[in-house]
Amino acid sequence: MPTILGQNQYGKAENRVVKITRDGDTHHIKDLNVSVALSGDMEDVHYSGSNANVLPTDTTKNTVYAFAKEYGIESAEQFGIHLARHFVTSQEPIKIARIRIEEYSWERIETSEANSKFIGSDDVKHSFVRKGQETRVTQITYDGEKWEVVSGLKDLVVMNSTNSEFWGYVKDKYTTLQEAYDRILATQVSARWRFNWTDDEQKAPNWEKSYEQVRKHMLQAFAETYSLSLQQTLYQMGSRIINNRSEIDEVRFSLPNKHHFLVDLEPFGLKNDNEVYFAADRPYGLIEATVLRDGVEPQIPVDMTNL
Ligand SMILES: O=c1[nH]c(=O)c2[nH]c(=O)[nH]c2[nH]1
Repeated sequence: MPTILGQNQYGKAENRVVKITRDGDTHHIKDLNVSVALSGDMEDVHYSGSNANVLPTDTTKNTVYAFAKEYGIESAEQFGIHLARHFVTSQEPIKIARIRIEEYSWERIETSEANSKFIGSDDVKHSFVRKGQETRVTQITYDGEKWEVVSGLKDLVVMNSTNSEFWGYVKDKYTTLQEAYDRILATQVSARWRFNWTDDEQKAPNWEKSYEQVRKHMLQAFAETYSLSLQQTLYQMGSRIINNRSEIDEVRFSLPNKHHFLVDLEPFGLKNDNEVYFAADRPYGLIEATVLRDGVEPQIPVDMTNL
């Protein structure tokens, strides 16, 4: 045969599942976008068209919805673990399951004073506004023995309006950039972090708490670093996470430098005293790097943060 089958996987992508948990009249929302990718003994379906080993993608979709009811959604990670385990342990031909989940968060709408007196609370118990900030993401991979959990976030936009400089760089005949001693530093964080947990389910991390803490350390490092480059800030953000969260061994960032250029107001006889900027959307510098616990092998793929 002149050709052979290489890496392959299949499943249902982007299953949108919303789970409402009703705690009396106080409701809780989990809003996920779940993608299932299965691989294993799938030569026959590709070579001959025999579907004998193929669990339909339609079934994988149904499983996502049924599991939302049967197990609930404690966290995106826990939900992904249930699904991955199910596919690998219930279907002999399936050797590896990879579950990717995006999570959209919702917060309660604050009620008006009059209504608050009426219902005896500051929050409407069943009304939510979608948080316009980041999207939380996770990827769970299971091969029947070991787990790999890589979680993260995307589209978290942050800005420092001072404490950022950029100077002392290489200058060749094409360099026009002026050195900056007080600039705006802004980026849209895409980050992925890998948990060192791989087997004992009793010892799995507290996924919800871990996420909140990682996010907090990352934001604090961004705010508290006096920056000489976005590269330096990135490294600080990563090492703050590794140093504070023992459950995480590796963090990878993709940070677009959202340039803010001072506008020349001289034509109008005005002085721009670091006040008026043009926020450019493209092109942007793109700063990407992995920060690792010393002695650990990197495993997060280079392009994963662009997913
Ligand atoms: O933080 C920065 N890093 C760079 O590598 C770079 N290059 C550039 O033009 N501006 C910046 N800013």
